This record gives sequence, C-alpha cells and structure tokens, in this order.
Amino acid sequence: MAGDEGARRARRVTILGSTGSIGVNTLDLIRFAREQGEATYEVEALTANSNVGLLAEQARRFRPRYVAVADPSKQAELEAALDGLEVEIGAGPEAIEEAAARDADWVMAAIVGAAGLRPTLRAAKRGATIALANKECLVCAGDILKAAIAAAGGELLPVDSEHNAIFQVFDFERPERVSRLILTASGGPFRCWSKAEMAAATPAQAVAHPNWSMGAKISVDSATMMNKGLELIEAAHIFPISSENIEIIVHPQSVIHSMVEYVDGSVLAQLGAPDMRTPIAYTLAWPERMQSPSARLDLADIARLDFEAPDPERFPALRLAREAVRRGGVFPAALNAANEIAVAAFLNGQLKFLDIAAITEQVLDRVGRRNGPAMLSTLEEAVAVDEEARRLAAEAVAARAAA
Ligand SMILES: NC(=O)C1=CN([C@@H]2O[C@H](COP(=O)(O)OP(=O)(O)OC[C@H]3O[C@@H](n4cnc5c(N)ncnc54)[C@H](OP(=O)(O)O)[C@@H]3O)[C@@H](O)[C@H]2O)C=CC1
Ligand SMILES: CC(=O)[C@@H](O)[C@H](O)COP(=O)(O)O
Ligand SMILES: [Mn+2]
Repeated sequence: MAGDEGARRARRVTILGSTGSIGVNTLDLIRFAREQGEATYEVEALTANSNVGLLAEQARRFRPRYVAVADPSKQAELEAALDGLEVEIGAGPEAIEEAAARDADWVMAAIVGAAGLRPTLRAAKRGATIALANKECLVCAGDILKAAIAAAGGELLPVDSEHNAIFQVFDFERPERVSRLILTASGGPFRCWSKAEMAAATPAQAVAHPNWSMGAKISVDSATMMNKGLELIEAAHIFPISSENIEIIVHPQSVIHSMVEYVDGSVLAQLGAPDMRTPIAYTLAWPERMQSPSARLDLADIARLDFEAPDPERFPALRLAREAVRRGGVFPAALNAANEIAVAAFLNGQLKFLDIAAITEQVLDRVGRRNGPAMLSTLEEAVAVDEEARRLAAEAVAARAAA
C-alpha cells in the first residue's frame, strides 16, 4: 500500500564501486526515489578505483559521509575536487575496506573482480545486507563469504539479473520441490560468429554487448561466455541445488532472465526489459518493492523469444567453469583469477580473443597438478590461490606474447 511504502524508514546505503555501471544505476534509483518523495536513502559511503571526477560529482549530488578512492595516488586530486564539501575522504585499498566497515544497513558490492572480496567480506562480517553484483567474490570465496554473512545474521541479495530472477521465484521454504535451474545467456556479441572470426575479434567488438550496457570486464566475459560459467558457480552458491542441476540455455533477447523448474514440471520465470535498474531496485527496496524508471517490457514489439543450446566448441569457457565447480577446492578461485588476468591482457591488446579461455585452461591444468586444500575456508587460503593463479596466468600471457 502507498501509505506503508511512504512510512518505510530511511535506509542507509553504501555503494562499493559507485562509478561503475552498477554503481551509477544504483544512484539513479536513489535519485528517482528522492524525486518521487518515496522512501529515502541516506548515502553513507561511495567508492571508486581512480575515477575521481565522477566520484566527486556523485559526492556533491548525493552527500555521502565518506568517499574513498582505491588508487592512493589520486588522494590529492580527490581532496581538491571535494574542497568545501563536508565529507570525510580516504585513499588506498584500506580506505575501501573502511567504507565497507562504516554503519550502512545495505551495501551494494559492485567493485569488479576479486578486488571486491575484502571490502565485501568486511561489510558481511558486521551483518549488513549485501546486494551482490560482484559475482567474482562468490566464485573465488563463496563458502567464506556465505559463512561470514550467516555468522553475522546478514542477508545476501543477488543483483546479477539471472540470480535475481531465480531469487524472485525460488521456493526457499521447500527447496526439495525444485528440480532444475535454467540460466539464460544472451550468447554475447559473437553468438553467430565463426571460430575464425572470433580468433580475430578486437576489444571494441568484444565489449559491444547486444543487449546490456556494462563495464568492460563483464562485457568480455559475456563474449567468451565465461560470464555464464561464473554465473553457474554463483548460482550453485546462492541456491541449495547442485551445479549438475543447473542448465545454461542461450536466449538472445535477454527477456527471460532465468527459470526455476519444479518437480511437477512447472517452470517459473522472471521477465523484464534488459535494464539492471529492475534487479537493483528489487534489492534496494527488499523486502518491499519500489517504483523504478526501468525500461518496460513490450512483448508485442519483441514479437518472439528464441532459445538454442550453447556451442561448447566456440565457447570452451562453459566447460572450464563446469569442471571447476565440479572439482571444487582451489579450482573456482583459480579459474576466476586466470580469467581476470587474461581478460585484462586481451583488453590491453596483449592477447588474442580465443587465448582468454586457452590461458585459463592452461592455469587450471597447472593448478590441478599441485596439492591444494579440498575447500577454501579462510580468506588467506583464497588469496593465496588467487595470487598463484594470477602469477601463472601472467607467465602464460608473457610466453604467448614472446612466441
Ligand atoms: N554492469 C552490469 O550490468 C552487471 C555487472 N555485474 C557485476 O557487477 C560488478 C561490477 O560490474 P560493472 O559495474 O559492470 O563494472 P565497471 O567496470 O563498470 O565498474 C567497476 C567499479 O569498481 C571500481 N573498481 C575497479 N577496480 C577496483 C579496485 N581494484 N578497487 C576498488 N574499486 C575498483 C571502479 O572504479 P573506477 O570507475 O574508478 O574504475 C568502478 O566503480 C562485476 O563483478 C560484474 O560482473 C553483474 C551483473 C550485471
Ligand atoms: C545483466 C547481467 O546480469 C549480465 O550478467 C548479463 O547476463 C550478461 O549477458 P550474457 O547473458 O551475455 O552473459
Ligand atoms: Mn548476469
């Protein structure tokens, strides 16, 4: 009811990665809620890596109590940009953790990559509600993060569109009634490209996602379909279901954001236009719902919904992720770290597109020959695997560049 919505108490929010695609969309919803006179959101902290210009603009508009930039060399520039504004300023990786530690009820984890793990864990340990966009955190340290959230009595709300869709239709009271999860994948910009064309793909072509506007790293992951591999591992952490019962299907329109099949054959889905403000709004207002300026679905205009099986030959990342989650232990963290290094090398022009999965496979093979823990249960263990896989991946990138 409108009255109840109006009476909702102000929620204090922190956005880790406020200058990225997810961060900007989250702030747009806060702006919209303020303009509608809806529930208010007080901003505790905003953070960035190095984009001081946008961070300062956001601080002037949303008036956080604290802002932090991970790159310490940007401190003076940030201080100058915020001159005259009443706000505490921090710089360096510890300052991002300090932002996460501050007293916000709701924290958007939207830093890209494993760099988001420590701050997200810090927020989890004090019982904050974690709106999780940063899927790499779950892939490299899912058991550790979930244990921290459970111990502190917090919540994990999935922001990733597929997981948010499943979260909306999954019967958590009776999980034994669920027989299968069906993750939808757009197929990315190279869905219809031959392997020879993919071999020559440029970074600009790889980041040109057909449906979603996102940061560069996740866009390349969509192009290799490693994004869906990471999402398979993410889903196996969030929902009480084995990865063997999670299917991936290509759905080029990105309208059905994922599905849950029940034991009687019923399939429940969440649909929507491809606009991240919808799943973000779901987590921002949770357990209520809020008005959102998100694009609306026009099914007559879309006219048709297509589905096809993914091609394992052109998209080997799917097999690598499935093997990593089946083997468990060090493998998901190594997969993630190797992929991060290979994607960065591709974006820098040091690596060919198809070499991203090849490097990742090479690192997994080398990691598989060593003895690692059967399960990662401390942050130190996860960080050690991450660092070792990054080192192996960097070596493999250098070897290819020299060849
Ligand atoms: N974009 C989307 O629609 C979706 C994204 N996700 C996930 O959400 C996460 C964020 O994605 P997206 O918003 O696209 O990414 P972007 O690259 O657009 O933004 C990343 C954010 O993280 C900050 N950042 C980068 N590196 C560091 C670091 N080392 N320390 C601290 N902050 C850092 C960036 O700061 P700066 O701007 O200064 O570089 C920026 O604020 C990813 O894990 C992605 O997989 C999931 C589903 C959809
Ligand atoms: C918006 C979102 O959740 C992305 O993870 C999206 O799913 C990427 O598209 P792909 O389906 O091409 O990986
Ligand atoms: Mn997704």
